[in-house]
Amino acid sequence: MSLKTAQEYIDSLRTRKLNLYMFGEKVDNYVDNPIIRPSINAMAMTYKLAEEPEYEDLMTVTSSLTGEKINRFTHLHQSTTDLMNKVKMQRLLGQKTGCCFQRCVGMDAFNAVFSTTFEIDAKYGTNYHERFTKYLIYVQQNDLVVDGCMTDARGDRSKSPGQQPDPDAYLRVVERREDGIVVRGCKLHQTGMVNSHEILVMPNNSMKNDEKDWAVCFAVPTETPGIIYVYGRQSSDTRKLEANKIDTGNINFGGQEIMTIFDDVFVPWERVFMNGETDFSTMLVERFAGYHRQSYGGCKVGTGDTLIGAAKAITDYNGVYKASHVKDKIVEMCHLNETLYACGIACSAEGRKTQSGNYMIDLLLANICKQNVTRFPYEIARIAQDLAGGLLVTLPSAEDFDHPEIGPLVKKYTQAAGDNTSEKRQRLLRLIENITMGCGAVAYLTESMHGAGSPQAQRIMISRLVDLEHKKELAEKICGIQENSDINWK
Ligand SMILES: Cc1cc2nc3c(=O)[nH]c(=O)nc-3n(C[C@H](O)[C@H](O)[C@H](O)COP(=O)(O)OP(=O)(O)OC[C@H]3O[C@@H](n4cnc5c(N)ncnc54)[C@H](O)[C@@H]3O)c2cc1C
Repeated sequence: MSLKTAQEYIDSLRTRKLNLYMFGEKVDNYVDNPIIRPSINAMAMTYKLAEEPEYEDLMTVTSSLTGEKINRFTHLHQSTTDLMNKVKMQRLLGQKTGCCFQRCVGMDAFNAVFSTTFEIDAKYGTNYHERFTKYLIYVQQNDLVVDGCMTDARGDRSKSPGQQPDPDAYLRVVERREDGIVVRGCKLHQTGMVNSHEILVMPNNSMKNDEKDWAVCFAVPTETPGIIYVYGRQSSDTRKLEANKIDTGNINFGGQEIMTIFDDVFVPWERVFMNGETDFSTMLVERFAGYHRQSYGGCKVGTGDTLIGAAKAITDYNGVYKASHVKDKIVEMCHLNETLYACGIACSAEGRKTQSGNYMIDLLLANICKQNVTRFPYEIARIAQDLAGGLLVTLPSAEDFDHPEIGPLVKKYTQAAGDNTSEKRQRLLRLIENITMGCGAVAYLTESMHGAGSPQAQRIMISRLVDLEHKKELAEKICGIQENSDINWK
């Protein structure tokens, strides 16, 4: 068994029988569906780049479990260099696709589940870690995509899982059998779910002692009976159905989020990695969220690179790039984007070994990274819209550009600086539209806000992790409230 090619990955999806719905209808051949295909193309890029010698060091790595060459997306990070390479890989993929390429959640879940199961076993004498390690070897050897599945429906946010009027608001165990468990619930917003071979489910919250049924972690193939997938709509998604693809902005690539309903799904014991250990659900959630908050310092930066490039290009075609305020705005976009990257690299460089042996990012810095991600892409998008001009939202359709009678006139009046700028402007404006308010904005903006936890979730972590008493002591020593024992000279 070896690394899959991009073609082998796409072919591996064709044989899968999924209970998938979109626009109120069952979808059978989802691989060739024009709404879905761009998201499969984006995922395929994680395989394609691993085939290329130029990116071998970034995209592939030696497995710590088998010694074989594997895709980095299935890797357990073995050093701070691995953590930094993860961020660099994500930036590269954001640059190549201009959208969410969907494979990060699984990678972040592997690393969180690996270290958490080790610590559960150390406390309770369970064998979750061995089960999970076997599972991960299977994933690595078959170069699979695994959906990292955390966010529950959650009903009333002010109530914990056990207090919800509908106990299924959080996914839970409804039956424990000799051969396994049966689970029920719904995981919302699942990125790349139907492009995945497997699902790795984790609890969404801290759990109280009596909430054992909700403290569950397991893996199942996406084809497992009882799972229903409902495709999430994205803004302007039906443009993908049009013959002329220019109005999609991102011609080949896109993201995907799926409502995933577990309607009494059986999970065999060898695929169960947590079963009622409520005191470890916080650890698992925080570790997964920490890795995922690091991820955004890579993937969003890569998409940011494409948006900055589009902004630069449109100012060239509009003939305004030489204006000092235009250059300065592009510098500001770069400053914000590189700050996010710096945060992603910093939380990686400050990473530490876990008890299980894999490496964990610095949690405080990862939360700072994600907190900035909830803001800076919005500012970068605002500047891109400033520089693009009003045609961004008033441009006629691609069909009007192609029309035998009005087409030449539409082209004449959308020329800017120099000849042949009409179609270039059309394409760039559509790309900026895609990333700042169309399909791409789902990942570049709203996912930057809520993915891996809404802004307040990071602020709670920051307040927990920052040592304010230490900072107070520093100040009190400097101004003489406390004796400064550092000074031992006369
Ligand atoms: C594009 C996208 C992709 C995603 N991909 C995945 C994925 O692949 N896997 C996955 O598991 N999840 C995924 N998510 C889910 C993401 O982690 C959640 O959206 C996030 O955790 C926020 O949860 P929520 O959407 O339920 O918002 P809410 O929790 O409802 O938050 C909305 C607002 O309410 C506030 N709030 C929430 N609870 C409380 C409370 N108790 N008291 C006071 N205020 C509160 C929040 O601070 C926020 O301001 C994705 C989300 C998006 C948008």
